[in-house]
Amino acid sequence: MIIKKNGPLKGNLSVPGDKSISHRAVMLGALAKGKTEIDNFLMGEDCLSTISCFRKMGIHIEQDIRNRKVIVFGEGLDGLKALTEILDVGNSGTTIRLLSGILCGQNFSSVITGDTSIQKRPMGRILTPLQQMEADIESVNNNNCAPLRINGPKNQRLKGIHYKSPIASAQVKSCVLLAGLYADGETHVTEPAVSRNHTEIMLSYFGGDVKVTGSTVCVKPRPKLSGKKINVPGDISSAAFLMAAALIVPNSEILIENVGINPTRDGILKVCSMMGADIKLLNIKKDGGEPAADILVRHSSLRGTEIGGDLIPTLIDEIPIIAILACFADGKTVIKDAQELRVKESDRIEAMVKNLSAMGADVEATEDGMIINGGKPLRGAVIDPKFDHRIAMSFAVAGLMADGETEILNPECVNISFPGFFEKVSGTVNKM
Ligand SMILES: O=C(O)C1=C[C@@H](OP(=O)(O)O)[C@@H](O)[C@H](O)C1
Ligand SMILES: C=C(OP(=O)(O)O)C(=O)O
Repeated sequence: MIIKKNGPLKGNLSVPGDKSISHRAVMLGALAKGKTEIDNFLMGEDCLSTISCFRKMGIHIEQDIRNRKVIVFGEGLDGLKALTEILDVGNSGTTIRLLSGILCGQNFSSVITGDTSIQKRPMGRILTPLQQMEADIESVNNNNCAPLRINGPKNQRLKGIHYKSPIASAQVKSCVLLAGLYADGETHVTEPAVSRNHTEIMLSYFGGDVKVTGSTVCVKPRPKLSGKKINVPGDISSAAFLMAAALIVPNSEILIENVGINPTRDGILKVCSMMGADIKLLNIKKDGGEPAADILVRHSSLRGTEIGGDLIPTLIDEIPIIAILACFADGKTVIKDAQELRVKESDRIEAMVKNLSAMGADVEATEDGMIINGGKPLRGAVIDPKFDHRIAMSFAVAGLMADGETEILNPECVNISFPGFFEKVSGTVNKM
């Protein structure tokens, strides 16, 4: 994919449904009794992997790709059918970690794995709490990575525990909470900082008993979940790329409609405001416990900032695009406490620093982040996103303001979370 200097971005647009919420709607829809109708479902490859895994466990799921609608015919907590094949999550960390929690409570055995990136990502972080719950789960190659082999619980029920997670990870938290549905008593998870809370919100909405106190979540086992209607808001993590494009390309003004602004996900809005961005939230509403708004973004002169601490989990997937913003800001931007980036679909610190350096940016990697001195003009380069959707989209945005041509290798990886990304950008750029 070749990107040329272009712009401004103009007009009203929407982005695909939230990936985290789409995954959870299928999972909880399957464990609930009755029909769950999901509107604005993200038809990205990761969420399609979740659908395919549940179909393999006998759940009937109807999909209307054109209208972004999914209907899950839930069979209740004990309604999943024994598997005859291996579960393949593709590239999706959320699918493997959350589904493993569910599988540990089933009375059948399973093997779950994914693509080469998934087989390198750390699974020890879920094996530890699940084994404390007396789940029978192991890494097949004994390397704390997928494939994972799971048998039914060693005793009839899993053991409810209080897990103090060493990392703020919604995937770890959600994995333990979902296993907790099959436990013999309450399950508590405490995290060092609050990570995205979509599982807690949706589980309550389906009829689960969930209590949140500070950074601790408690679930009661064996809830009676019933099918619901879910309207998935636009994904703020996808909107972030268009927001950034509008902020850096002169004379841009766009309105991104119906984007999720859950406070555990809105760190990108805070950072944009710290950088001096002209962004307004309009038409704020709430549906199924999840807040959403239209986001009005105008081109702005940006200044560098410092990002770390409890803010990081609220913008973890937006750090690659924040690094691009930092290149167009005056002064220094420091990103720290983001060592989690090293174990995503790619090592995102390395991928950003390597490719930004190729474009002529002043950027330096640190163990847990990066330091960027903004204001140096970027030039086009060949970008290897390492099959990582967020890296590919970040550099497509940078390419709109770089001199010469920017070539993105393996651009199809954007289909993981944002099918139609390139068409959306070129449609918005050409609405001048
Ligand atoms: O729970 C989720 O839906 C997600 C949690 C985050 O991962 P971690 O839990 O590993 O931080 C995030 O990076 C991922 O894109 C989606
Ligand atoms: C890290 C991501 O997803 P996952 O962990 O589900 O693969 C992401 O979408 O940026």
